[in-house]
Amino acid sequence: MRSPRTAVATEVASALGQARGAARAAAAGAAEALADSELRLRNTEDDVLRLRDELAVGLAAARAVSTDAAGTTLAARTATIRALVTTAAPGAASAAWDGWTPSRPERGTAPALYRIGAVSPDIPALLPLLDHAHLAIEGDPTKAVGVVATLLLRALGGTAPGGLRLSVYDPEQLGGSLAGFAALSPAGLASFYGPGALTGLLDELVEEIRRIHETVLAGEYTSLRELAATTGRRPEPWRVAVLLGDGSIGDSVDDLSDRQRAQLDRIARTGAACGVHLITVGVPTTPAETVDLDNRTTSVTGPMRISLDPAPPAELITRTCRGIAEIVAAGPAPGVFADLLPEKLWTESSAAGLVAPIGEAADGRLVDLALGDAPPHALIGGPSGSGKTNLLYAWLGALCSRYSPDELELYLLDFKEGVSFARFARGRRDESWLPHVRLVGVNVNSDREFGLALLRFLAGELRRRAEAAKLHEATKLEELRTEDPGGRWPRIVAVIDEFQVLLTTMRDPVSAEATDLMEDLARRGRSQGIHLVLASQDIGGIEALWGRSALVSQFTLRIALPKARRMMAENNVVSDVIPRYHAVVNPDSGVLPANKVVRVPDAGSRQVWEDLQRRLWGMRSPDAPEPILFDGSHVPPLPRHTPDGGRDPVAWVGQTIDVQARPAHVRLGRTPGRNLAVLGTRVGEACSVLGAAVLSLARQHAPGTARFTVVCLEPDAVDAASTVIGHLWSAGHTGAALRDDVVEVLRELAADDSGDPHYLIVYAVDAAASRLAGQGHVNLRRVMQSGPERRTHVLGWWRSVSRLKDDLGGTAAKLDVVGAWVALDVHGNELASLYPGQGGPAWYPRENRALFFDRAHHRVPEIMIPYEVH
Ligand SMILES: Nc1ncnc2c1ncn2[C@@H]1O[C@H](COP(=O)(O)OP(=O)(O)OP(=O)(O)O)[C@@H](O)[C@H]1O
Repeated sequence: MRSPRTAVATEVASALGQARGAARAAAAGAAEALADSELRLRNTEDDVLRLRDELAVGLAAARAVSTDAAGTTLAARTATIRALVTTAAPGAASAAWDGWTPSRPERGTAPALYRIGAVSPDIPALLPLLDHAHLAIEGDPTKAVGVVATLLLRALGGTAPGGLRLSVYDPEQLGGSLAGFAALSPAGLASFYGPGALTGLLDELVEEIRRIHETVLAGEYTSLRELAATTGRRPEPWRVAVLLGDGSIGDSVDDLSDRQRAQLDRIARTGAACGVHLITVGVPTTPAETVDLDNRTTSVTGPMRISLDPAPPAELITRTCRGIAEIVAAGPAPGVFADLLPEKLWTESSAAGLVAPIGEAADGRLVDLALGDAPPHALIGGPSGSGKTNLLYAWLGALCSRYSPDELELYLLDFKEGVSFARFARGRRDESWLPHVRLVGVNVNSDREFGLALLRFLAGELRRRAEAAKLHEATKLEELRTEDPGGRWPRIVAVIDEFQVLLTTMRDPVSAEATDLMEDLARRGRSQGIHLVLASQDIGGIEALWGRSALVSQFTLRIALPKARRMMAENNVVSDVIPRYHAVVNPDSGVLPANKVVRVPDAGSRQVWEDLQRRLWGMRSPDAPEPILFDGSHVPPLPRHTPDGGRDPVAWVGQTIDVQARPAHVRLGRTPGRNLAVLGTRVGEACSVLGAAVLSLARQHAPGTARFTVVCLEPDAVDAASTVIGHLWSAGHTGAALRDDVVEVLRELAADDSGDPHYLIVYAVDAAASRLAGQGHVNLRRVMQSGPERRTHVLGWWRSVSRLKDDLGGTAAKLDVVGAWVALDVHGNELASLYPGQGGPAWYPRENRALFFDRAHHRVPEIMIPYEVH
C-alpha cells in the first residue's frame, strides 16, 4: 500500500512530467508553426519564464492550425504543482530563507519533498528525500555543498527535534558551510567523519539498517514509513549520511574499495525503507535521485533547467541546530497515550489472559504487560509522585480499549486520600463512566472494612467460579469458557492502591481476615481469572508483604517506578537509575535478566482520558450496570425505595460498608428482644439512625395501619424529631404524634394489648431517668420485654451504655430486650455487656461511622455509615 506521502511525491513527479509532456505535445501538435520556436526554446532553456513565453507564442501560432488544449493543461498543471507544494513540501521544506523557521510537523511525519530551487517562478524544483530517496549530486563541489546545506536544513526544520540524525563524511574538508550543523553534535544528533572513517561509517549504517529490519520492522512492516502510517508512531529517527567526495572519494572514485562499494550499494538499495538516506556528492550512487549541477537538471525535473536557491545563511544553520540540540538535551518528550490504544476497540478475547501495552521500550516497540496463568498478579511500587497512578491509568486505558466489559471487569480501590479512581465513575461534571468498572472505592483510607468487603466479595466470586469449573470439569478459566460458551466469565482485575493499609502489622480482625483472603485469592485466583494488582508508595508496605512469602510469591509481575525499593531481586537495582516517567517491568519476580525499561506516556490528563472513556461509554450495552462508587468522605442519603423485609417490617439504620452498599437493617418481627438501642452522645448521628429507621418502617405500612409515637427529650434533637413527624404525615401516617409526656406514653403502651403495629421512638431516653424512676422504668422494661410479641417496638437513643443499663434495671438489668444496637462514640470495651464475645468488640469510634449489631443476625458487629436524612 502506498503512503499518502509517496503518492504525493509520485504525483508531483508525474505532474512535472506531464507538464513537460504537455509542452512537448504542444510543440509536436503544431510542428511547423513551432519550428522556429523550438529552435529558440533550446537556446533559452535556462530561462523558464522565457520558455513559457515561447510556448505561448508557439501556442498562439498553433491555435491558428488547430485548437489545442496543451496551454490550458500546462496552466492547470502549474496550479496543481503549486497546490501540491503546500502539502508535500510545507513550511520549512520550501519556505524562502528570509524569515525561515522550523515547522512543527505532525508526530512521526516528515515532508515528502524539499525545495532546492525553481524551474520557473511558479514551479519550484523539489526533490524527495526522507522515506523516499537517496540523492546523488554531481558537478561543482561548492554549489553541491550549498545544495546539501539547503536539503539538510529543510529536512531538520521539517522533522521533530531529535527525529533526524546526520553523519557527514568530509575527508577533504570541503563542507565548510556545513560547519553550522556541528551545533547538533552535543545532543548526539550529528557526527563528522574525517579521512579513513568511511568504512566505519558505511558499516555503521549497514548495521543500523539490519537492526531496524530485524527488530523494528520484524517482518511485520516493509518500511518505517508503513509502520508509522499503520501505528501512528515513528520509533526510529531518520538518518542522513552525507558523503562529500569532490567528484571523487579520496583521490578518485576508484579509491572506493570493493567492500566499501558493496556497503554503499547495500545502503542505497535497502536504506530508504529504514529511514537511512544518503546524500552523495561526486560519488555515483544507485538507486538515487540525481542532481546535475553542470546542466542544472535533476532526475525529477527532467530537462527543465533549474535556478538554485541560495545556500542557507550560516547563522541560520547554527541557530536552528543549536535550538534543536537544546530541545533534545532537555529530555525526551513524554510518550503519547494514544499509542497504547488499539486500532479497533474491544476486539480481544481474554480467555487466555489479558495483554496490553503500558509504554515504549528504548527501541520504540511497545512493551506489553500480561496477566493470566503466568504471571497472575502484579505488584507496583514507587515513592510518592513517581507515577504509579499515571501508570495505572495507562494500563487500564490500554486494557479497557482492547477488552469489552464481557471480557474484563474492574474493581478499583484507593486507600490514599484523594480521588484518583473517581474519574471512572459517573461524576457531577461528566456523566460517563468506564463500563468495565463494577466498583470504585475512593477516600477509603480509614475504612479498611471496605477493602475487606471487596476481598470477601472476590472470594465469593472465586468460589462461584471454582464450582462452575468443577461442574464443567475445567481446571482453569480458559477451559471453563470453552466448556461453557454461553456463560459470562470475564477476567476480573482488582486494583488496590496503598494496599498495605489493609495489612497493618497490628493483627486485628480486619487485617487478619484480609491477609487470609488475599492469600487465598492470590493462590487460587490465577486459574479462575481473578487477578490482583497491588500498588504501594510505602516501603513498609512492600516489606509487610515480604513477611508473607506465600502471598508475595504469587506476585510475579513486578513494576517498579523510579526509586522504588525492594520491588525486585536483591541485585536488581535498575529502578534507581531509570529517568522519570519510566518504569521497570519484570514478569519474573524481579530477576535481573527479565527487566524491561519502559517509557510510560502521560495518561493522567483529564481531557485525554475523558475522550477515551466517552467512546467506551458510548459502546456499552444499554443494560450495563453503572459502577458502584464508594466514597468514604460521602454521607449516603437514605435510599428512596421501600425495604422488602418479607413477612416482618424492616428498619434501615445505615449503609453497610460492603460492595453492594446494602442498607444495614433490623428485622422487627414478633419475637422477644426486637427493639433497637442507639448508643452514644453524637446528636446528629443518633437522629440520622432513628430517622432512617422510622421512615423506612413507615414505607412498609399503609397509612393508618401502624402507629408512630415520637418522644423527644433532648432539645438539640427536636428539629430532627419534628422533621420525622412531618415526613410521616406527608406519607399519610397522620396519627403520628410528637409527645413529651414520656411517663404517660409508657403507661399507655404497657397497657396496650391491641396487637396493632406500634413504634415508640424516643430521643435521649436517659434524659427522663428521674421522671421515669419507679413505675416509669417498670413500664419501659415491660414494653421492651413483651411489646415485640404484640408488635410494639421501642427504637430508643441512650447517651451511654451505663444509662441504658440504669434504665433497664442497673446491675440486674436484662439486656436481652435490646436485640439490636447501633454504637456511635462508644468504645468497644463499654459494649461488652451487649456483646456475646469476650471483652467487647474491637471498635474505636470515628466520625460518621457506627458499629451495628443484631444478635439475631450477626456473629460479630459490622461497621455502617448513618444515612443522611433530611
Ligand atoms: N509518564 C508520565 N508522563 C507525564 N507526566 C507524568 C507521567 N507519570 C506521572 N506524571 C505526572 O507526575 C505527577 C505524579 O504522578 P502520579 O500521581 O501518577 O504519581 P503517584 O506515584 O501516583 O503519586 P502518589 O503516590 O503520591 O499519588 C502527576 O502530575 C502526573 O501527571
